Amino acid sequence: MYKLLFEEFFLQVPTKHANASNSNRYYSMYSNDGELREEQVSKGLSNLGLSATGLQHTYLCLSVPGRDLKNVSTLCNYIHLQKLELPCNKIKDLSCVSHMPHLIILDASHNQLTDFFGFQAPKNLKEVNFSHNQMSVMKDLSEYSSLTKLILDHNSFSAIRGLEKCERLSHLSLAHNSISRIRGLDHLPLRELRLSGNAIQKIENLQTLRKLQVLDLSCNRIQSLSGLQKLYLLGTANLESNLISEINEASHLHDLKLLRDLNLLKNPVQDQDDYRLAVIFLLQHITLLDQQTVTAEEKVSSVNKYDPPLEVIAARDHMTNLLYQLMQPQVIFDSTLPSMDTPYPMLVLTGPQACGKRELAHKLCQQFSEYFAYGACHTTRGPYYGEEDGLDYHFVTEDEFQTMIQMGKFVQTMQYGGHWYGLSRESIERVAREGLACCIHMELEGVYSLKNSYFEPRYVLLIPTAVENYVCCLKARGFYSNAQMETAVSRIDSYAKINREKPGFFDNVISCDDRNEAYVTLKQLVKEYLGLEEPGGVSSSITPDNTSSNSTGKLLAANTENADLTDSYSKNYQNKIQARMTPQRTPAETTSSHRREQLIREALNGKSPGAYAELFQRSAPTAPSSLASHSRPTAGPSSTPMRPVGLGGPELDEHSSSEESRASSGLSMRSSAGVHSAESLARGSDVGSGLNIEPLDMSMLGQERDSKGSERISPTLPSSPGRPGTNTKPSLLDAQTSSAGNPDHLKNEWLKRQAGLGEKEPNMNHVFHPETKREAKSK
Ligand SMILES: Nc1ncnc2c1ncn2[C@@H]1O[C@H](COP(=O)(O)OP(=O)(O)OP(=O)(O)O)[C@@H](O)[C@H]1O
Repeated sequence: MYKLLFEEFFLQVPTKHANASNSNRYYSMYSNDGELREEQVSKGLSNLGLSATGLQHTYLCLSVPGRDLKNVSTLCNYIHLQKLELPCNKIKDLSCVSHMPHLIILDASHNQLTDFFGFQAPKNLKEVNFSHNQMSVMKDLSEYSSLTKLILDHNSFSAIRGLEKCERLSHLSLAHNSISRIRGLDHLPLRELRLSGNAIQKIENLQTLRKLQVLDLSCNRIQSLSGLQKLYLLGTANLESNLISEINEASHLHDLKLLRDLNLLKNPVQDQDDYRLAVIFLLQHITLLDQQTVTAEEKVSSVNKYDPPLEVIAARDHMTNLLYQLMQPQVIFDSTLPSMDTPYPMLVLTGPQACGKRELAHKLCQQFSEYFAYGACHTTRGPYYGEEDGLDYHFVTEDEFQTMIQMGKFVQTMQYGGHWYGLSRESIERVAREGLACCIHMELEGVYSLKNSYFEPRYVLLIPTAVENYVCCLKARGFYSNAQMETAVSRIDSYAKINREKPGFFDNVISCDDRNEAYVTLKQLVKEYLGLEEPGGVSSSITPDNTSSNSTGKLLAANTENADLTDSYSKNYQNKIQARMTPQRTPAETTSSHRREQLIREALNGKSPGAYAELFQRSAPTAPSSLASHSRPTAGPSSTPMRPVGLGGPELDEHSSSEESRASSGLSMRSSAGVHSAESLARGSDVGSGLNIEPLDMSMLGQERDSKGSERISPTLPSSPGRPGTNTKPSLLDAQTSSAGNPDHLKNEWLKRQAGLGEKEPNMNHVFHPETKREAKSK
């Protein structure tokens, strides 16, 4: 209806450009002197039905746009007017409005008014548009308490004033004036404020505008976004064409959770590298940046770039170290290579900084020096008082550390507190060569990274449960800054969260509130690992969620019940348990498994293993170690020694298999173990050729998640004679030379040894068993 009436009105009041016949027809209504005549008014009047705020209003309206009117004093007689539209005329005096006590809406834009509200206030005046006039001074509008919308663009105002009592003003536009400071707006209920095209240098005095939703400050001289922090309802901020040069300025908007649309176009900050990703990272909730939709990909990229999840950090770290390792001529670290039956035994103490893990690691290595030795990491931080080079850490310079990275020396690295830390392969190997298990400590990122490698350590989490105690410990050390302490405290939650959300991620959790108690618990745990004590004694350790037993000892005991322990050669033990515990295989899993079996059979039959050459020479899991047991091939073929590469025969289905392997590893890389194998082959190395082909597929990953708990139940296999941590390098050779293709031989061999130790049954805890070591040494 409004539209119809409006159109009807405009038909009656032709514009300057209307055709001649129309002009002639209506010309008599307008005077040459710009005076509005009675008959014109009566023609221009209308009743407009407007739907405002859901209610039906009927305004008595007069609209006379673009008529070059100068004198509108006739309107003094129209006291009932509610809406008056006189845009695009030449009006200088609007005093007639004083006679319109019912006026609600006034549009006098594009005129020649100099006097700001030069009339007596209509009591209910709500909306006023004085844009494009010649006003320069705002005056007190106390009497206009009903005003909700005021548009004063394109005038010559240099200061905002007189609005204090406009308690209902929700829209204010003062664009393109000469305003240099934002003030006079305190506590106004503004929802929309437009101040573009002024001379504003600083965002100030806006903090009380708690209802502000739209802010336009474009085309000013603003250098900082400070001042917007508390506008919690802000949804749109236009700061185009200003002088903002720092990306960090966006952090002032960080708490504005409703901000969706930010425009920083034509600011110097746009020239900064990665400007867009950085801003998107800082303001994860925005959906429109610089008038372009923020995509989900951009959001993910920004997080991966600026605050990558631990998995991403670890994957990158692993890839880096692996890549550099691949690029270097390799040394064969034969003592720590994954053996046929068990991985090299390692114990990792993890937990937030200064939770006591280093101290406990040292203590443990001292007390159990027959079994463990401390694996010193490298670091670029300087030694604290009392620390010894080579004992606590290998202290190196930044350059040396970087060189080591590039030499492919590290299994994993991480940056913590501005320093680099790294576990070198040589550190582990040094311990392994002694026939000892390696005990190390590291932060969470290190654990993630290590899980990507072929090492399969035991992870014991030491976690502070009484934060105050922990803070006291940090303070007592006396070498941490407040920021460092805050970081350390904040990381407790990360550990706790992972323990909660990823059952089995840590093998054990021990409260470290009391160091002595923690050590007693740890000691107990280790004794159980070593088989020196009956399992079940560890009562004070916090059992990781979702494990039904309350100590690793129990877990291990549980394993032995199910194991077919006479089969010493059987690294398939885990698979068997796994098979029993896994409800049903998906078709994809079955196909994948068949394919792997087929590959192995083909290789056994003398067909060329092609791209899998290295893998066939030595086990090479390409996925996080926690997945390993799932992905081990099934019993028969996998445990049979393979023929070396290059025996001829038909090619394998490399394509499908390598695709599968890549997809499943998620890293598109081979394990470093493969490198050793290739190298050893090239040199005609006599190192054993244990089989452990472990391509994975995605379905396996899914299964891993589902059955993690059960998988962790049997993390340790009976120790093979070839396990390096028990000085078994010679045995590894035995395995290849004397017992290749003869599993029974190995089985018997192993049983003999077990019997020699006085054990009726093979001990699952054999990984750290003293007798194995002694026996191995005596060999
Ligand atoms: N290679 C590594 N990878 C990951 N984290 C590591 C590594 N080496 C050391 N860390 C960890 O880095 C953190 C800082 O080590 P640093 O030795 O400077 O701290 P600290 O105050 O002595 O802590 P703590 O007493 O827990 O060892 C520690 O939590 C430590 O365990």
